[in-house]
Amino acid sequence: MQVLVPYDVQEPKTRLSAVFDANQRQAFSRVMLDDVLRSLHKAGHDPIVLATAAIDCESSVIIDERPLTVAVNGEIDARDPPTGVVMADLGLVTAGALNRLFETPGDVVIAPGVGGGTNALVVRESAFQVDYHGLSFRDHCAAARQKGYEVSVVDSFRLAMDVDEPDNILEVLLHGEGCAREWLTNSGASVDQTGDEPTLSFSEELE
Ligand SMILES: Nc1nc2c(ncn2[C@@H]2O[C@H](COP(=O)(O)OP(=O)(O)OP(=O)(O)O)[C@@H](O)[C@H]2O)c(=O)[nH]1
Ligand SMILES: C[C@H](OP(=O)(O)O)C(=O)O
Repeated sequence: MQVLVPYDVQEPKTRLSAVFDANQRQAFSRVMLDDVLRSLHKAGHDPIVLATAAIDCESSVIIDERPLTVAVNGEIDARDPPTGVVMADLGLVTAGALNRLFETPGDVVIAPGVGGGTNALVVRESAFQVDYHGLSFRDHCAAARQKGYEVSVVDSFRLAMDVDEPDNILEVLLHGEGCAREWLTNSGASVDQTGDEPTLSFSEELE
């Protein structure tokens, strides 16, 4: 299956501005992309990065400066189904979780994200169009059903966690298995266990 990985090169992860500066957000975003690509390779796929600008990468890269939804729909239209779309910010992703997604039957298979987004998709009917942002999970289910397509939802903790907000970083520190976790640790992030609940903490010397 051809799998696309959308990737914003220039100004990624703006919702992490409270904890990381622009250079750190670019670096963190890149290390998460590399984790996703590594997991896709391990799952037996040869992904294409759908990037907003050129990047140095061992995987194939298509550059499309258009907004996310337009760029992804352009690629779904341009190729024979099935097409997979896996976001680059899945900090807990594993090959096993991706295999479960790809092996799930259905015209449109969706792995929802916490907060209501769509973290990964398999489109087996090329007339299906994505519409990202907002509550895209609900929107994608409704749009697919309206066309009479069979929708499958993949219930996966590892695919549901996209790293958008600082709180999500805690989950990568707790459960991550890739280089993103190591990058966070090297950047001074850690789990503070002194209170009733674990919280995210940053060591100032390392920042
Ligand atoms: N090709 C492409 N990918 C995008 C674009 N915007 C976001 N992405 C990617 O789509 C996925 C989901 O992105 P979001 O979480 O919505 O946005 P983000 O830029 O990562 O983070 P925020 O700035 O905090 O919204 C990530 O893999 C992004 O790298 C875009 O305009 N074009
Ligand atoms: C792209 C968008 O991502 P989020 O804003 O939920 O991270 C979505 O999944 O619709």
